[in-house]
Amino acid sequence: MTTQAKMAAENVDFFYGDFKALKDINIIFPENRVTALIGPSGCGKSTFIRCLNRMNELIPEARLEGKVALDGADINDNKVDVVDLRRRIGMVFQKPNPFPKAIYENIAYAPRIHGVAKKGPEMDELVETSLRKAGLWDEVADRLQAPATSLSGGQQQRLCIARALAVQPEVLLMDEPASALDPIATQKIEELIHELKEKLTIIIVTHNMQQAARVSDYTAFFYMGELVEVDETETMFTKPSKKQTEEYITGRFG
Ligand SMILES: Nc1ncnc2c1ncn2[C@@H]1O[C@H](COP(=O)(O)OP(=O)(O)OP(=O)(O)O)[C@@H](O)[C@H]1O
Repeated sequence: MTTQAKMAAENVDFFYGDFKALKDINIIFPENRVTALIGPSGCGKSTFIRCLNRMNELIPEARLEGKVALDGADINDNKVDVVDLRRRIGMVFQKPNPFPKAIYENIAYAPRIHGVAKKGPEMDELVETSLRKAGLWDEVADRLQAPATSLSGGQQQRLCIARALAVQPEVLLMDEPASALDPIATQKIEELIHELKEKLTIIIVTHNMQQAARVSDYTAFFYMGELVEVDETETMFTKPSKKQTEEYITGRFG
């Protein structure tokens, strides 16, 4: 296993109009590792994770300064094809958002558009593999044509993960992926994160400190738009170097 930097942010500032939501963020995301982004509500976690696949550029008057790199290359460069970028950097959101279509079609749609697999047996196999990787195959194998909305919330979230995996991303961004789920469904997502990091680099926003401690190798603590501290998760939770981090993880504020 390598610990090369898969992604990095260098001197990143982010503005919503005049409001500076991120201030000089510098961080690297090692390959095949899970990095958790934690911090109190409004500190900029979601804003930051959305900078990592250019999701923020759809917001009028929003502006990024600095560099966000994937394998060393600036993702905001004019030459970068944003559709291809989002294939390489998948994203899963807080609320499961399957397409209002059949389970099979949820997985097959993007690979078809990106030309990853042809219709027929090749696509069938990709759908099955993606669902297996997301730990959902056994629960849906006999109802692939049922609407995705007929699944439970936890199943829908694993379907969204399968959908992201179907186009073979290199990085998976997860913005509070389990916050709408019950403890059992949450545990399944956490187990999945452990398995997926063998092949992927994962960056996860979570409000849940125990979850950050369980799933991540590295933890980054944000506060009021600044990255206060980033370190190995074990160090962050046992002997953080900044007082603010300690106060937050021990529940004294936030
Ligand atoms: N579209 C937007 N336009 C203007 N300001 C925004 C927008 N989105 C977020 N903000 C502001 O940017 C700051 C950071 O918000 P962000 O959603 O990134 O925080 P967060 O840490 O993810 O919070 P939470 O944990 O509550 O989701 C907040 O002050 C928020 O009000």
